[in-house]
Amino acid sequence: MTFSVVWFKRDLRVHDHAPLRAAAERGPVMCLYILEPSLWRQPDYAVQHYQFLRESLRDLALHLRELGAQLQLAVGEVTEVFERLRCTAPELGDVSHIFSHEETGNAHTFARDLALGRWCKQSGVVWQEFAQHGVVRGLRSRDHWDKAWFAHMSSKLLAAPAPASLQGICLPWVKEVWPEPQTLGMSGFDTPRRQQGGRAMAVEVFDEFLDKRSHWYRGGISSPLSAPTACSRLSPYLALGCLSMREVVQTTENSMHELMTSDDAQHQRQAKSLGSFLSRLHWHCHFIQKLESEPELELHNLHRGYDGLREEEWNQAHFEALVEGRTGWPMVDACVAMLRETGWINFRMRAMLVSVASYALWLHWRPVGLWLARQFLDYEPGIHWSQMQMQAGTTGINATRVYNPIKQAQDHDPHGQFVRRWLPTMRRVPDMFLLQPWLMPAELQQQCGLQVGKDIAIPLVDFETATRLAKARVHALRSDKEVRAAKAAIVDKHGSRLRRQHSSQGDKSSKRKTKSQQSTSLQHSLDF
Ligand SMILES: Cc1cc2nc3c(=O)[nH]c(=O)nc-3n(C[C@H](O)[C@H](O)[C@H](O)COP(=O)(O)OP(=O)(O)OC[C@H]3O[C@@H](n4cnc5c(N)ncnc54)[C@H](O)[C@@H]3O)c2cc1C
Repeated sequence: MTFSVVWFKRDLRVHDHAPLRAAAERGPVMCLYILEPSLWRQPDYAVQHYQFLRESLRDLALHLRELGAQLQLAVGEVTEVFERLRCTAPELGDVSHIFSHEETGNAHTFARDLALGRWCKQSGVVWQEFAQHGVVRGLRSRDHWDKAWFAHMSSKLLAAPAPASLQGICLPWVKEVWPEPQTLGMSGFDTPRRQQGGRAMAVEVFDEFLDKRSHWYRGGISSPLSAPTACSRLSPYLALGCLSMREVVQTTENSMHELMTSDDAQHQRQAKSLGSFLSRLHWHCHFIQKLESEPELELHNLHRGYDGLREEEWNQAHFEALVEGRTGWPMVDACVAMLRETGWINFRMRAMLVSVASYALWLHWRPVGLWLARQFLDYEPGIHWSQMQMQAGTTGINATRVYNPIKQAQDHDPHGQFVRRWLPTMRRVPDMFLLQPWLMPAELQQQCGLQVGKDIAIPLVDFETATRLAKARVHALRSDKEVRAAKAAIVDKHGSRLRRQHSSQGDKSSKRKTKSQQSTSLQHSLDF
């Protein structure tokens, strides 16, 4: 007898799951999750990811049970687990096939997948991988990428196997217990108010977004006050594959087209919001594709002409002030406090944090990115590292974006509700000093019962001076002849083609566009 293994990784669902369907069609199937101690020791993962994973696996196990299989947990390194499985249980039969989704993960999972590929070849096991999102493995040219994305997103969703239809197989050794994070060498605590894992939660969050919260998506996603409810909050569920990207795209399109048929202005507005949301779903894969095509970007500058820009000037005091939320800029410190408590912050505030770190504090993106990866419950290596480099100005192809935290506070938290919510000391600061509390006169400090330099940090640098200097250094490199010359190859490999296509297609061709293409082209104001 032979059997297949469905190796679950970051695709924790039974719906729209091609590997599960393919395995089920072959006969007996083992549904396996491998908890890899070496992965959990990596510096980009934290206890919150581990606990969120556990919740998501519990939910997956319930769904699999309904289908007739028990989720198997093995603790160990991937090739060792498969080798053990092959040798320990001849009575079970041979593992003939491993089915999984392709994963664009960090350097560690990339190396692990290469090792498993070698093991499969030696052992005569067929390992078949399926595309997980719109990311294309072995992409030859970016020119065809958008077309492939739209084709994947509009293809048919795969239903879950029928109830009790799976012939589930169990591991041939004693059931393993879920290790506590400390036993895997993880330190730190879980994030107290993070989102809860699992498909059931994901579906609830998505439904609520489509029904109600998406009204406020456009216009609501930039302020950290409105963003927690205006944004979809699907990111951690997409990162672990509790929902498939294709089902999110198709369900959103259906809702959007329904709303568009209405004469109600509110519905029209909501439809536009969903159009903006769809364009983010496209970015999701666009950014992950960068890491897929160039795994080194997790570790090195995308444009190697920027090597040496910040590397030798690491400032530990600046980094510690940032991590501890005492940079002195209330908007920055409040974001750090919110992240610590909830594991999430909106896009604009993430960009502001990295911009302040990279320009005003002149910190290299890699250690800052590792710290943020642990803070973000939705850590997705492809998006994360591409965004880190984009905000730090080392891609060589994006305009320099510097977010001034004082201006951000004026625009997105003019009455100080956000900073006062997350920084209790700011509640004692009068309105006129909200933006620059360190300027409070000594007498006023005394009246308010606080001390600048003790209860309220003084910024480590003058923002304007430090960023002017930083921008000048980045721009000096940017205008270097060799650096400029190397840019074309990066644009060719990683640049978005969507805007170019749309402008050259003109209106006439829009009738021939797929539903996804029409929806996504509704909003593509930021071309990355
Ligand atoms: C420095 C930095 C690091 C980031 N790291 C991550 C990360 O590790 N994981 C992650 O999912 N997002 C990351 N983002 C992108 C973005 O901030 C989050 O996707 C978003 O805040 C998640 O909340 P949401 O699901 O409610 O977003 P929504 O606005 O509701 O968007 C829906 C989905 O679209 C995708 N998306 C949204 N914005 C972007 C974007 N700018 N780029 C690519 N995809 C996007 C995400 O999958 C998101 O879940 C990062 C942004 C920056 C600036």
